[in-house]
Amino acid sequence: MQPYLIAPSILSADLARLGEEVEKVLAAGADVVHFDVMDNHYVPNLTFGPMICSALRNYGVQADIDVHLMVQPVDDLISMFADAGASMISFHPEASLHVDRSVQLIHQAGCKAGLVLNPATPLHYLDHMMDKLDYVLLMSVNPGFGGQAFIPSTLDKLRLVKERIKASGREIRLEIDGGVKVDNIRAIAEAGADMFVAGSAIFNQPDYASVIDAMRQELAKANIK
Ligand SMILES: O=C(CO)[C@@H](O)[C@H](O)COP(=O)(O)O
Repeated sequence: MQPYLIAPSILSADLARLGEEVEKVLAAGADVVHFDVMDNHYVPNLTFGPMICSALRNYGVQADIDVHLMVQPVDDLISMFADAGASMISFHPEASLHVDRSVQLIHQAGCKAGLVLNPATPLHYLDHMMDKLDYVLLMSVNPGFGGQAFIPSTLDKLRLVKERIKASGREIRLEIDGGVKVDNIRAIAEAGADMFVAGSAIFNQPDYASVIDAMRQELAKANIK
């Protein structure tokens, strides 16, 4: 498993030039494309559907596309995003009536499956699921918008989830999303995260490569136990 993955959130990209933006951020050293799906129901905002995902594939994007479903209900969109080229699909367990079934649907569609926990969502949603998940995504802001500040208590939550991952004996990625910047990414990695979603920190700067390089330099200094 590659030690650290950087996943720019296209929510903060120039959406009038989405294909070029994704191409540019991948050329700048990003590993994965983070694709935020908002339905104006589960979260108070509205973003991209499967057609945009397949448009990126048709444009030539070959990197993994990490689809974060902020939607309710969940299941109908799983096969649509898998068909559109998603590589990873995550959802919020409290938004699904049958969490295990939703995870099964993601796997049957050939994608990696993740559960997403909001800042106040308890960890018990991971009970009985650690043997099935490919990743856990912790939100370090309340979902719905880019550009919010990292909620510091997420660091403790990361440590607790990392313990659960170690106890599972499986390779499960621990992804973090919200307010990730050059100046906090090292502490976030030291708390246990190994996949970092960053929207405004990357797309609000003119030189994406210099931000991603600076993040990697910080990650190289992380003291991991
Ligand atoms: O899912 C979300 C917000 O709901 C995130 O992916 C944001 O897009 C991250 O943006 P920044 O906090 O990095 O600007």
